[in-house]
Amino acid sequence: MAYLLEATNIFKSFGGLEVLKGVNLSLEEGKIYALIGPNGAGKTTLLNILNGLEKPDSGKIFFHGKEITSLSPENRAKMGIARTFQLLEIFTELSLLENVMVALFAKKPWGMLKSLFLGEFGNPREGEIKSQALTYLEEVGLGSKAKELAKNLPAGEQKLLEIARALALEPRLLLLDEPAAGLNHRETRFLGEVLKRLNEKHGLTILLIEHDMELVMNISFRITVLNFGEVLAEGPPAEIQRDPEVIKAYLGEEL
Ligand SMILES: Nc1ncnc2c1ncn2[C@@H]1O[C@H](COP(=O)(O)OP(=O)(O)OP(=O)(O)O)[C@@H](O)[C@H]1O
Repeated sequence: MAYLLEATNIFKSFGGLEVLKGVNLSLEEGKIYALIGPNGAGKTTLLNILNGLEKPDSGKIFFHGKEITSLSPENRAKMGIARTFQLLEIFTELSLLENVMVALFAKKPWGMLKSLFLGEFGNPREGEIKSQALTYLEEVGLGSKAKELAKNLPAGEQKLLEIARALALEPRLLLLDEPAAGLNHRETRFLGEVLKRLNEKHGLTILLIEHDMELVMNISFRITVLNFGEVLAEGPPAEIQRDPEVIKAYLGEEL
């Protein structure tokens, strides 16, 4: 089986603390995966290692069969690995459209700074960028709010805006760190629908860290459970939900 992403035998320590102890992860293209586990299990560290923000002490990462272990986050982004963070990374004083346009300018050869210095009419492709940005907003259900300021959006829609900005990179793999944190039930359901649609319509591969079990169980193809830096279990939602080890370590008695 050729995987879109493969991480093999990943080890990582901070000081004397072993945070990842030989983790393996394989993602097929076009599927949604979840990474779950108790606080401090190493989930964010693993995501950081996959997108290049952290380097593993040992172990290798392959994207499309090519080793990317020593590539920078920028080079991984160019190859198609996009990432959102636990804390929002949006420009609150800009409109939704401008937020996505900045992401689009940033990846174009002329660069964002040049565009800003040249002003609104300095870039011959301004109109094209605008309409592309609008398409990404529509993909996450925010097309009708393009002109609003990001700071005026409710939490759920700010999360969706962050995803629209990540889509501007035209990723093949989208890494999401707790996208449902701070969202209410209705917002979380909508987020799930958006992620499913992106996956089904564009074949986008998604790996999300998430504590909201309803979302995880509803949208995931397979789930990896991390516990104390090791993979405790890996499998489809129905299997994970009834795994006695997982229930003991993480899910508790309610499932
Ligand atoms: N840069 C760092 N320096 C030192 N320790 C770190 C660093 N990053 C993470 N850690 C430690 O590594 C452990 C794992 O953290 P990590 O954020 O990966 O866990 P997590 O599973 O994502 O937790 P949560 O669900 O709370 O976000 C924690 O004990 C954390 O304090």
